[in-house]
Amino acid sequence: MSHLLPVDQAFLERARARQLRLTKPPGSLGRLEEAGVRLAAIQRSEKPRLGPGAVVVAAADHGVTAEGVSAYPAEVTPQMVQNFLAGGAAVNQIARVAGAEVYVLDVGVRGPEFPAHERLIPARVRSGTGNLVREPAMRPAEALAALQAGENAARRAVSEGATLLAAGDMGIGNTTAAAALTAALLGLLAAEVTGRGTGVDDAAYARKVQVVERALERARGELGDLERADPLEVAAQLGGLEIVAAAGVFLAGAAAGLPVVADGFPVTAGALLAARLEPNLSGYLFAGHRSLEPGHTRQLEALGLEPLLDLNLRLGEGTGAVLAFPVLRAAAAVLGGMATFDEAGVSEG
Ligand SMILES: Cc1cc2ncn([C@H]3O[C@H](COP(=O)(O)O)[C@@H](O)[C@H]3O)c2cc1C
Ligand SMILES: O=C(O)c1cccnc1
Repeated sequence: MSHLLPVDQAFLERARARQLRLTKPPGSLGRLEEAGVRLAAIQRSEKPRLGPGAVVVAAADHGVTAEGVSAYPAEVTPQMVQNFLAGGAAVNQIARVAGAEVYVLDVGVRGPEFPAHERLIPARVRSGTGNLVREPAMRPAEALAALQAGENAARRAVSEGATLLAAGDMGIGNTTAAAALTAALLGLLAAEVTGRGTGVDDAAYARKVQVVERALERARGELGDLERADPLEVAAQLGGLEIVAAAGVFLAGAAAGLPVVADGFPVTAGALLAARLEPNLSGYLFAGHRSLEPGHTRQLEALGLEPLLDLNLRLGEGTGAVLAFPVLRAAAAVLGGMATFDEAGVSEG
């Protein structure tokens, strides 16, 4: 883990001053303006520019699926990995129109290894997590390895030309792990952060809340106060591998000086973990969208982020993050490319 420098405060202020001189009423471009200012601070330039993007879709399986907490069977995880590689998933189509490369990081899918593929990054730490109700999801050393797998994937995306970076997730059962980790890191109750994920019915939802409660109780037995415990140890207790890998994507992307974009509930659990490990991440991190998962709003509040989009998505894969790439490019283009009142000879109010 590298130490992350804070974004440049002086550029933040210079960019704010420039926003005020551009040919528009001050504030009239709303959150695009603040996004542009933050991009300026990240890039240390009053005229930020964004080119190609990338999303690292981290995939892994979850032992907790044995508790009946998802509306879909666990075999969907490897099937969707194949679908990502074949270009048939939602994130592939959205990434294509949003100017983003899709990398698939296998950090812990169960089953046979996937055949080699240009965009597949094979880095299995273990074959799915343990069932978090009964046992730790993984060992702390495995959590560290998952974090490093995410960091390495981000470095590859940057070396291949990414100028902004998102993380995505694929892992049946991962909204249960995300709920447990979010409740643990933020000191919230299971019922406050547990949603319906892929669309579980009332009986499965009730079971899911109980599973999260029991997992939190078990983890507390191991680590004591979960809000104060080592965040990576909390993540090892509650998982999942792809959530921890997403944290690594954010940390390495920010360390490389890129804006990094969070997606929905599982990926933003990774962002929370990353921000706990490295508080300076906050300057580099954007929220692509607001997911319908109720716990996502709690995560965004804790991170102090307003989402760029709010489209009633509840899919994951990085879809909501990648959708926000054009918005961020527009924010950069406005600040970098608009004329000032002086330059354009437009009268000020
Ligand atoms: C076909 C399909 C494609 C998906 N793409 C993302 N997810 C999303 O749903 C899963 C989490 O929900 P739960 O906790 O309820 O299992 C994750 O794999 C997540 O990425 C999908 C789910 C399905 C079924
Ligand atoms: O918020 C998300 O990204 C999400 C919601 C449901 C299932 N998977 C992901």
